[in-house]
Amino acid sequence: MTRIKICGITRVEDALAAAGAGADAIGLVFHAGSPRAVSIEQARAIVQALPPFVTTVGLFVDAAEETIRAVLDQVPLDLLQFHGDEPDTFCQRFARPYIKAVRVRPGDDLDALAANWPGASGILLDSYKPGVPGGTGETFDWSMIPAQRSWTLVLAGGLQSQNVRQAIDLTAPWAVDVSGGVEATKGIKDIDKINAFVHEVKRG
Ligand SMILES: O=C(O)c1ccccc1NCC(=O)[C@H](O)[C@H](O)COP(=O)(O)O
Repeated sequence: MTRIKICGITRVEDALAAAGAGADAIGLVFHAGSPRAVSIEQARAIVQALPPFVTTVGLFVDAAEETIRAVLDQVPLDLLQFHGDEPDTFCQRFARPYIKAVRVRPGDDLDALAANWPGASGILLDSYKPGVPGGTGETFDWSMIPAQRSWTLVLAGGLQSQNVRQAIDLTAPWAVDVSGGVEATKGIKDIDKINAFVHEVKRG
């Protein structure tokens, strides 16, 4: 069964809707430049409201080590997700499993790129858009993804209920990650879109 992460959650009610629909994980963006950024107080309220067995993931973009530690001191996050140029050695400093986001460009050798983060529990493939570290809402060429791989694929980038089944059938990811495809407006989720997305993933 393909796991589901709903990313860019900013409100308790959206986190509860994601959990209620059957999502395995939610993502909280700790990057001030994002329209989906959360404060530590918002993040704490969201994490505390969740029922058990929903994984909480904190997203960072080239944040300082002290910044990440300050978040971890106050918000009980299960995993970290790095969207900048963080090397494996940095990502491994936080006593948490981590996911490395890799933004895919035409011609990339994805096996070679994934090998740069041997400590990652998953490699999240996302679309490349200059100046945008994540949450682009755009797809990339899924046929670039090798069918045989030694790393764990988390597929992201422009997924929505209308294309997620095709994406899964083509790439067989461990998990799919969605943000814009289940939103009403940036940072505000749409419960019907969340339910439709989860339904499409689980019907396989
Ligand atoms: O969502 C953001 O604004 C964001 C900002 C900085 C780093 C990462 C960010 N989002 C990551 C995600 O929401 C997902 O992991 C992924 O990019 C999929 O987004 P989408 O294409 O909107 O489904």
